[in-house]
Amino acid sequence: MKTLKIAIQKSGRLNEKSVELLKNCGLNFENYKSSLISPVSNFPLEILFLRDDDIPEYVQDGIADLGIVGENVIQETEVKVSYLQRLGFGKCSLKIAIPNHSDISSLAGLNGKAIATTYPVILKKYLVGHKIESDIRTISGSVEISPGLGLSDAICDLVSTGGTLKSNGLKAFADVMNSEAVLIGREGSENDDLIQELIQRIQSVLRAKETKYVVLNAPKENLKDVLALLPGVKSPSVVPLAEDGWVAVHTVIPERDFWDRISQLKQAGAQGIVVMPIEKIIL
Ligand SMILES: Nc1ncnc2c1ncn2[C@@H]1O[C@H](COP(=O)(O)OP(=O)(O)OP(=O)(O)O)[C@@H](O)[C@H]1O
Ligand SMILES: O=P(O)(O)OC[C@H]1O[C@H](OP(=O)(O)OP(=O)(O)O)[C@H](O)[C@@H]1O
Ligand SMILES: [Mg+2]
Repeated sequence: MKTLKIAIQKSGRLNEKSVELLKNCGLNFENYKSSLISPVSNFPLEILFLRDDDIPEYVQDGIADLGIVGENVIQETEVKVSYLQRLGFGKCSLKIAIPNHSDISSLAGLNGKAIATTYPVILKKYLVGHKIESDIRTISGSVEISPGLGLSDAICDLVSTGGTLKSNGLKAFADVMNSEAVLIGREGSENDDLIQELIQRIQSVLRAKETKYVVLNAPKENLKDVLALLPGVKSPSVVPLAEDGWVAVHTVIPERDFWDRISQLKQAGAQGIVVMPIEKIIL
C-alpha cells in the first residue's frame, strides 16, 4: 500500500494548530521537535516538518502529496496546486500600512514611494492592478521597523490583531489579501481515494468544531416553540422525562447561533440546558 506524505510547518504560527488538527483526525504520531519526519502508526501517512515557504513547491513537485500552509505563502510562491480544504485557522490579512503621521492619503500617493515587504510578488500584482508604481524593497523580516529606520515610506505585511502595527507607530492603509491556513495537494489529487479519506476526516473535525451538542428539558406544551428554534443534523430527538408533561430534547446547533438561541430557548420555557463539545460529525 502506498504511503502519503503531508508537509506541515516545523515551528511557528501554524505548527500547533496543524498538529492538533491531524491528531483530532485520529492520526497517531510523535511530535518531537528534533525529528523532521514522523510516521503515522495507524494510517499510511508520513508527516514532514518544514519551513512554511518550502511547502507549496514541495507539493507542486510531488515531494509531498499534501501540505498545510497559509494562502499568502501559496500566492507568493506562484505554484500550481489544488486547494483541497480551507482550515479556519491562521487567519490574517496582508495589508499596506503607513506611519501614523504620513502625508500619503490615497493609493495614488504610493506612486514613487518605497514599500518594504516580505511579499514582493503579491504586492507587485496588487500595485500593477491599481496602476501604481512604487519602489518595492524586499526584506526578510521585521518589516514594521523599516519606516522608522528611514528604509521605506510604507510597508506591506501580515496583520491580525494590529498590535505590531500600533506598537511601531503605523496604521493600516489598504487591504491586499485575506489569508487562512489551507490543505493543498497536487492538481488532480482530490481524486485519490486515500486523500479523499483524509479530507473526509478533516471535514468531520471542522464541522464538529463549529457545532455544539445541546440537551435541554422543556414542558411538552411548549415543545413546538422549542423545536422551531432547534434545527438538528436531521431533526432533534425528543425523549419523555420521568416527570409527567416534560420532555428532553437532544440536538446539535452551530456555535455562531449559540447565544442567540439559548436566550430564545429560555424564553420558550426550556430549562437545564447542557451544552457539550462534539469531537466529530460524519454526515
Ligand atoms: N499575526 C498572525 N496572525 C495569524 N496568522 C498569521 C499571523 N502572521 C502570520 N500568520 C499565518 O501563519 C503563517 C506562518 O507564520 P510564521 O510567522 O510562523 O511564518 P514564518 O516566520 O515564515 O515561519 P517559517 O519559519 O516556517 O518560515 C503565515 O504565512 C500566515 O499564513
Ligand atoms: O497584527 P498582529 O497580531 O500584531 O500580527 C502581525 C505580526 O505577526 C506576524 O509576525 P510573527 O509574529 O509571526 O513573527 P515573524 O515576523 O517572526 O514571522 C506578521 O509578520 C506581523 O509582524
Ligand atoms: Mg516562512
